[in-house]
Amino acid sequence: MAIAYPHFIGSQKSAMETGMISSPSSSSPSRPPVILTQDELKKIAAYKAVEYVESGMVLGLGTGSTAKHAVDRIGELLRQGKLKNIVGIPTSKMTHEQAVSLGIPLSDLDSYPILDLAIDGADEVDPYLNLVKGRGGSLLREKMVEGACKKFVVIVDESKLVNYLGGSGLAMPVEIVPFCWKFTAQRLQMLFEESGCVAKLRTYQNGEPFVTDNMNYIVDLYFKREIGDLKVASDAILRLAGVVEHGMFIDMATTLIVAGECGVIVKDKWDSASHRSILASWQSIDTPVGEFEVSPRIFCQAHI
Ligand SMILES: O=C[C@H](O)[C@H](O)[C@H](O)COP(=O)(O)O
Repeated sequence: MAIAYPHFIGSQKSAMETGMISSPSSSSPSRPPVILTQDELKKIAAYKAVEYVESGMVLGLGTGSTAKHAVDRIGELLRQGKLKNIVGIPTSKMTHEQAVSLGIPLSDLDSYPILDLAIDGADEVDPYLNLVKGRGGSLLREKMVEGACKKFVVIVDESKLVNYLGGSGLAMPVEIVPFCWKFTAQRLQMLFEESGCVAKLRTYQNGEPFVTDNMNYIVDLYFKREIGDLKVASDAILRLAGVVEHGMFIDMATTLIVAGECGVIVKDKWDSASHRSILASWQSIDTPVGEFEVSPRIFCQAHI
């Protein structure tokens, strides 16, 4: 279901306060449409997701530029007294710091092994709501926290939609132990030889290895072709000694919120009608690996 912009964010007042839409009185049919930046789209999806949050919930707090908006919004609603008794479980040190700065009460999985809801971004989303996550390096904690949630809401702008995982041509991250990382990277690459996989150690600009919150390294996998059955691929990766976790989140998301040029689309995992329409819009786009981009026009037509 597509929701047109003037109706989607918590309250119209707050949307106008953030400057993302024009006021109803100032809009007219001849007025050109508002052009939103990618960050504004992320914020829109994030605010929509926070509508699922209720007082008393234990919440998984995601990591990244999209999830950051959701955490900000939760902090704002707590400050305004519109939300109460929230407990946040952060998925990274960065989100932990952000939540502390906003006064969000925090805990961990040891104390709260079952969460009501998690909200997080993603790097890729396929038509079945399988995800690639971890381009920001937080995939392990995200997978632990989001795997313990009753409901996992994924928030993205439309640039994250792909026909199949790996389809963006960008990184599919794997967290590995630093010990003999070249050996592990080579074995990962060999696993996906048929998909034209290239495995690269993630580094900082100075060439030093990127180190995760868990003191591990990340090997990014780049595919030229589809990797086939995701569960088979997942099992094969996890069987390699040296691998800690990978960034494919298979069958974990329960709801997807996509903000695009035409509005916000909310899709539940088991909503078959919406699934068919999203699938149709995804499959109607024939673009090569690495150049995938959802056409807003096709996307909108499929959801009106
Ligand atoms: O490690 C990072 C996380 O998986 C992020 O949720 C993911 O990379 C999406 O980040 P962003 O919202 O900044 O695109």
